[in-house]
Amino acid sequence: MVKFLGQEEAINIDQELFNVYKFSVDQLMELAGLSCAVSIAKCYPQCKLNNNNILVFCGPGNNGGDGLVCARHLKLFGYCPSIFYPKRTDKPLYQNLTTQCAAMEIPFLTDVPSVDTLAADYSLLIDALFGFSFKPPVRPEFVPAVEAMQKSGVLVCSVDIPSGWNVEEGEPETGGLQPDLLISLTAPKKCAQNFRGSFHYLGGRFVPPSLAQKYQLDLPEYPGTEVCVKL
Ligand SMILES: NC(=O)C1=CN([C@@H]2O[C@H](COP(=O)(O)OP(=O)(O)OC[C@H]3O[C@@H](n4cnc5c(N)ncnc54)[C@H](O)[C@@H]3O)[C@@H](O)[C@H]2O)[C@@H](O)CC1
Ligand SMILES: [K+]
Repeated sequence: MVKFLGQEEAINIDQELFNVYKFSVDQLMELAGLSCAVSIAKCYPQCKLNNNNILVFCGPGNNGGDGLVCARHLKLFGYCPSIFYPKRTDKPLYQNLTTQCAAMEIPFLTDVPSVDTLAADYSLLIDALFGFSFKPPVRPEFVPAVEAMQKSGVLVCSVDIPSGWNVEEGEPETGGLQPDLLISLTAPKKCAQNFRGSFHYLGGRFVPPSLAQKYQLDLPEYPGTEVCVKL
């Protein structure tokens, strides 16, 4: 049985990957974002969607960075992603990811579309707003984005954590996002035990065995050369 991580443990593993194993954020983000795009393509092949349009909601931290990488790979896979990225981080990594997406002719939206527009124009919404560093409640500036995803009725795919959920306890008492697909990265977080959607995937196939052993992650075996595995 795979281990479900608490918030502090997830942060410690993250820090150890960077500080002890000397990975760069770019490296892990590329693999994380790729595993998200592959999981999405496995769950929602283009032939099964009404249209190819996907809106990727990107937050200010690394979860948002995963979203930018994911959008780029979705485009390469033949989908038509657009990106809503309201609070941009002024660091070269994020600037580069943004430039790459723009150069791939992925549109950046300046406003959250209305619930009706989302429902009419998009087949999937990718929730890359907040990951394991999120502290509830959602700050007011992001409430419209979370509510739009929630109220549109469009299928939502959450990257690592359903945004707005407490990393350990799960959805807020007042109700939260109910993604259809959850892609846990590195290892699932405790809140994933409350996930009730259709598909739960694990991605981020970059954990060195010695680190997995130290934290007793009990990760499932990834089949062959796959970058993600269904839980
Ligand atoms: N080692 C790992 O496990 C890896 C993690 N990655 C990703 O990195 C994520 C963690 O990234 P970060 O630590 O940068 O943090 P997050 O992306 O989880 O969120 C931090 C950002 O959200 C903001 N925020 C926090 N609480 C908020 C609230 N209540 N309302 C509005 N904004 C809020 C913070 O100000 C900060 O800008 C993971 O969930 C995963 O998606 C991957 O990129 C690569 C590898
Ligand atoms: K998320």
